[in-house]
Amino acid sequence: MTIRLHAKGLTKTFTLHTQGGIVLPVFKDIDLAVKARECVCLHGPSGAGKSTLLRSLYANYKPDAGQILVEHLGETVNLLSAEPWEVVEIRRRTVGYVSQFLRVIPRVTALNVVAEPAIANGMPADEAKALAMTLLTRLRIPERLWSLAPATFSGGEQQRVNIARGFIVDYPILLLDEPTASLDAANRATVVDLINEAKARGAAIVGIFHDGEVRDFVADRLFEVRAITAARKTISNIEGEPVGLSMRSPDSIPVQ
Ligand SMILES: Nc1ncnc2c1ncn2[C@@H]1O[C@H](COP(=O)(O)OP(=O)(O)OP(=O)(O)O)[C@@H](O)[C@H]1O
Repeated sequence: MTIRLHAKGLTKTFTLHTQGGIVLPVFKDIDLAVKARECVCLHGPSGAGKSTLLRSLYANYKPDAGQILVEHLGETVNLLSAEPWEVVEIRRRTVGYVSQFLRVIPRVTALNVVAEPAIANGMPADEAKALAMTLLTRLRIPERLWSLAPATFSGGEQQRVNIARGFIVDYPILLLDEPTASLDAANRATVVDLINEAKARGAAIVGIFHDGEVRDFVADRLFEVRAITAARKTISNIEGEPVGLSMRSPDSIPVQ
């Protein structure tokens, strides 16, 4: 199966310039390959670096070393050495990211917030809006809210608008940061369906899912992100088969 996303030798350190230049190593030499139709769940204790890794995979954070190879329009591109315009293109067409919180844009209606990535990706506006309506309906956003800006929406409503926005484009690679954190059971089930539909169409997915039930429904394997002392660690995947994790040289990662 095609590898769509391959992070190689990723190392990330934060330097706290406003706090005496303290250097905070987060992860070192991470190797993670994700195939089409696969959902990998980043796993590990709070503070281990899951969000930092996910943000790095979207080029929101710049790792100190390594490569993030993505299959973009039939070519392999290293996101870390890509020009800024190329990163914008890769985000527009290839890598989608659903954060926990919606970045609210004043005066833009929920319908347009959702339709915008599809329009930017070349879909005619009418078609994009029809698809946005379908997603908003599936995610139980009442129709009376569609023409309002989401600034006043509840946390869960904002999260669902964000999910609709993240799933409106058939991105080959999807990064999901706790997409069900503020949702009720019915909407969690819808998000599980959306993730499994994305896998079925061939998406490679990396996600953080704190909800164990959601994780069991969507994740094909876990990728452990944590301070470990063994040179190489093996954990079980959801089906119970051993999965070799290739998070190498973890010795210098401090226990947090
Ligand atoms: N922008 C930042 N600047 C400095 N340090 C940061 C920054 N973001 C994260 N960190 C630090 O990096 C470490 C990893 O944080 P991260 O949010 O990635 O962990 P996490 O595994 O996602 O945790 P949680 O499960 O609690 O969300 C933490 O020690 C955190 O303090």
